[in-house]
Amino acid sequence: MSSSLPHVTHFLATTVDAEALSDGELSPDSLFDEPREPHPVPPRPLPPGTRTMAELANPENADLTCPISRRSAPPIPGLFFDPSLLLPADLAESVLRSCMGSFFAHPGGGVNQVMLFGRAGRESGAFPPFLSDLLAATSTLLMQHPTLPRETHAMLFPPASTHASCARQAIINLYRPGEGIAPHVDLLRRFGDGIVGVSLGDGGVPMRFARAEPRLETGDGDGDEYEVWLPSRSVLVLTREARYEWTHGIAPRVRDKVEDGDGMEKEEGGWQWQERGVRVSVTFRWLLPGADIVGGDAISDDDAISDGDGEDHHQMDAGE
Ligand SMILES: O=C(O)CCC(=O)C(=O)O
Ligand SMILES: [Fe+2]
Repeated sequence: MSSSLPHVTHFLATTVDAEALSDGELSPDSLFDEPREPHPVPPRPLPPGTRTMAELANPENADLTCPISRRSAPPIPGLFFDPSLLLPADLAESVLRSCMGSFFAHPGGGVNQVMLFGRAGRESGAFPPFLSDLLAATSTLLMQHPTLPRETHAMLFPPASTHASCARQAIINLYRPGEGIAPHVDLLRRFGDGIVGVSLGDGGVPMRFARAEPRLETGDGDGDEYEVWLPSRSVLVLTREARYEWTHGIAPRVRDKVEDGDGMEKEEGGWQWQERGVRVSVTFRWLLPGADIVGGDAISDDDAISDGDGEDHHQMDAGE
């Protein structure tokens, strides 16, 4: 099987839909009217999971609407995140270096997302050793998680003998300052329950969680959205409600407002600006049965667009 590298997936966060303006509205030669100002056209909503890029020329716009990220886990059932539980610094540093060198070595190449596939418990045959090491270290770290149930840990990291046929995907995303990913629920028909996200790189980013369908009964939107600061070396787990009923995304910004903490005196409502650095995330998720067959009828790209999955549907087989 031949391998293909993912293509460029950068999009501007705001776009003007030139096709929506008819010639008559734009042309001063129109037979019917004086020349008119073109109607303002609202930006077209981005497909879920689209990798986005801020308008770097005007970061102040993003500053005005920037929410304050919290440093603690949000109360979303099925979401497990402890910001004080961090991967060892030397391992994180070496995995980051290997990701940059193996996948993102050409700065002008435009690649910002790579996918690899392996069989549960036998990832070492398919993933490069540094990703197998990361997976093993993540499993060890999550054993110390204060609230992650034992069964959930076993579901995320089964022994080779029990889940020999399950396929695991690793998706590696590179974010330069100003880049993000549009809110999405990972593709429902392609991926199973249990998503593990590792943050690597300089600083951190805020991840925004929002109910995929806001509750009608409360109306005030309270508790429907959370902006959560993901520090480098932290690990996030999404299961059940958090995986299926909430979107996650990262706003395309060059800096973020982050709640005071991390050794600094914490005041009520206190926050600091944090400049974004280069971030690499590694997300491990289960492929549903049949979803590892590429090019058949099992999964069409239409499914991908309607469900959203945070990827651009190009893949690279790790075994080749
Ligand atoms: O970068 C991240 O942490 C999230 C990536 C993601 O949500 C995805 O690829 O589906
Ligand atoms: Fe995602």
